[in-house]
Amino acid sequence: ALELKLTPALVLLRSTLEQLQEKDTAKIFSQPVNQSEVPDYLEFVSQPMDFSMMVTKLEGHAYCSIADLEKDFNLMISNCLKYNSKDTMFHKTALQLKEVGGAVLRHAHRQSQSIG
Ligand SMILES: CC(=O)c1c[nH]c2ccccc12
Repeated sequence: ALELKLTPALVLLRSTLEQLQEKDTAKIFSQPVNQSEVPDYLEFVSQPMDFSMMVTKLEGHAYCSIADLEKDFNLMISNCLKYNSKDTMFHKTALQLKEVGGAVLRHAHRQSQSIG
C-alpha cells in the first residue's frame, strides 16, 4: 500500500525491535548480563547480546535488514539457552521469547518485502 512506500526501512526496524522488547515482559534481556554478578558468564558466552545493545546498534545504522536484527536476536536467545540450564526460569523464558519473537520477525520480513 502507498503508506508503506513512505515507511523507511529504519522505521520498520525500530518498530520490530520495540515489539520484540515488549514480549520480554520479565525484562531479563533489557540490559547486558552483569559480569561482576555472573563472573563465569564469559566462560560460556563469547559474544554477549541484549536489547540495549541492539537499540544502540540500530540507531548506529548497524542493521541493514530484518535479517541482521534477527541474527542478534537469535544470538541473545542462544546465549541464554547456553548459560542457563533447562530447569531455570531464564531458560524457559528464552524458549518462549524465541517462539513469539519468531512470529514478530516473520511478520516484519513480509512487511519489508512489500516495501520493496
Ligand atoms: C539473559 C540471561 O542469561 C540473564 C539475565 N539476567 C541474568 C542473571 C544471571 C545469569 C544470567 C542472566
